[in-house]
Amino acid sequence: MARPKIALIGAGQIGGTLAHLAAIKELGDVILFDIAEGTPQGKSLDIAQSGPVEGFDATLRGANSYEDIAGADVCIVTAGVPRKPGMSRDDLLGINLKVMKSVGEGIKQHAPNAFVICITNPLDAMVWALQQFSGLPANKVVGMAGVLDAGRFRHFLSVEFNVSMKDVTAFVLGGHGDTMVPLTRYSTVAGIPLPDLVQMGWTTQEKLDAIVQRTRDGGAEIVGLLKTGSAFYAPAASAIEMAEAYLKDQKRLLPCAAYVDGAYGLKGMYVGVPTILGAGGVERVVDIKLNADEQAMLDKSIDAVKGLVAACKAIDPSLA
Ligand SMILES: NC(=O)C1=CN([C@@H]2O[C@H](COP(=O)(O)OP(=O)(O)OC[C@H]3O[C@@H](n4cnc5c(N)ncnc54)[C@H](O)[C@@H]3O)[C@@H](O)[C@H]2O)C=CC1
Ligand SMILES: O=C([O-])CC(=O)C(=O)O
Repeated sequence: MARPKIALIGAGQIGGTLAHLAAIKELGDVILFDIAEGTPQGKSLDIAQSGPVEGFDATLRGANSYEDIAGADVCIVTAGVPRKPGMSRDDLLGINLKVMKSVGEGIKQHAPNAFVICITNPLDAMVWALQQFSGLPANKVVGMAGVLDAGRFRHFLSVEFNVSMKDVTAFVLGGHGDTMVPLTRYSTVAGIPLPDLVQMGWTTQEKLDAIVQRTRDGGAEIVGLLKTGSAFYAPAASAIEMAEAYLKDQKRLLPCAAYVDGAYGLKGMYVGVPTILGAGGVERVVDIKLNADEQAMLDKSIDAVKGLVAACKAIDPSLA
């Protein structure tokens, strides 16, 4: 059987890291696409030349034409611009919306059967726009954010508790912005919920609150340190986990920006929720029970996403 074809739209910091990870994990053959001439070709060649050393079987090719993504099984979209220190993700909306239009049209024409993972910010509005512009079924278009945000939460918790990251589970719901909702009640060390760990005296509520806030600020912390761009290793690893769940029909339960129609009382919008990812794309949105405080935080986050979607519609009336 032919290897899956993985099209990476955007060959910048995340795109290059995605190509490297996809090859090392032998998820399929990689097409690295960008409007910048030479960048996707150069990165593909460089990674391909690591193949004999790493011992992976995958071809990598750079492209500047959408024709080269034809028939892709998976498209991961990072095309656009990242923020700089002092900016919010939302400041990228106008410029990246135009990029989503051209990317959506390219996917619609050349890879209409692909599973599409959007990474470009502001994430929840961009994945919504990408689904609209591409016209692909909503269960085949998802946004990556929750896996990354939960990964950050898990990392900070494993350091605080001095336990293996493998034993820390976490859920982060809502939009990928300042209003995201790290759910402490549904986050655990080997099944022990965080509030119980506070009661057991393993940490304090103050320390836990600080970790929750650091998770919310996780992207900005890295932007502040790098100064010239944003995080790319963990975002790429997170999207690869989602792509692998689809390609291998793993039925993973992962937080993703998915199209929600019914669950959480929502009527057709993209926002971060727990999902089952398998060969059918988003096979299920998991509607977990929230208490009043959690629901209030999620409602605030949903309102923020709705505001961004309204801003997209105001800029591009074809979306209204
Ligand atoms: N969802 C998430 O959790 C995260 C999202 N991001 C977002 O991902 C995006 C990409 O980040 P990086 O890879 O670090 O940026 P980057 O600037 O390194 O790469 C972006 C690439 O997109 C290309 N590009 C621009 N317009 C294009 C178009 N119309 N068609 C095709 N390619 C185009 C550029 O030439 C560049 O190579 C940013 O918007 C960033 O904010 C970053 C980290 C996490
Ligand atoms: O913070 C940013 O601009 C990039 C991003 O979304 C993240 O790292 O979470």
